Amino acid sequence: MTERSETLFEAVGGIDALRRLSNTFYDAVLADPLLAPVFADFSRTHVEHVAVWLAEVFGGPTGFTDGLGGHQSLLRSHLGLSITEEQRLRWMELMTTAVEKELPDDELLRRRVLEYFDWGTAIARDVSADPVGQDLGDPGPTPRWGWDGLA
Ligand code: HEM
Repeated sequence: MTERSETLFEAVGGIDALRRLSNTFYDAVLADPLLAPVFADFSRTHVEHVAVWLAEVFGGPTGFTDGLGGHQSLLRSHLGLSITEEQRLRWMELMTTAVEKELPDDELLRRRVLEYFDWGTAIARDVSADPVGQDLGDPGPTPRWGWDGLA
């Protein structure tokens, strides 16, 4: 067990840090030849929605569940995208660079955050193989990620 009392949300620097992370990451995604076509319908609200999702996952405010459709809606956003493993790995590579640029120089914190992304991108890839409109059932509440991984 890790003996750190603050949440990952607090440790990364709160919503402002997550907004910076999301911004830096999507700038890189949209400039990347392998990923840009996947994000053809991208809008800037995406950057904010991802920051709000991450805040909730990392133990901060529950804005995604309260106002953006929660876990079910997050999963539904990825239906039909047919994400390949090559695309998932590039996503991870660009996110690793963004984490190194935007998050505090704290090795354990960065490792936990990247472990969440590794876990989450595998789920996104899985769901993306199902067609748009697929009934996902009840996926349960938004997952929480802490100093010991999935809570
Ligand atoms: C932990 C991993 C991931 C998280 C937390 C995440 C988060 C999100 C969120 C919150 C949305 C909804 C955005 C909105 O409401 O505007 C979304 C949509 C989307 N995601 Fe992900 N995602 C992840 C992995 C991936 C991967 C691996 C890919 C592709 C390589 C991907 C591609 C997309 C696309 C194309 C959309 C729809 C974009 C749009 O048109 O707005 N995501 N994602």
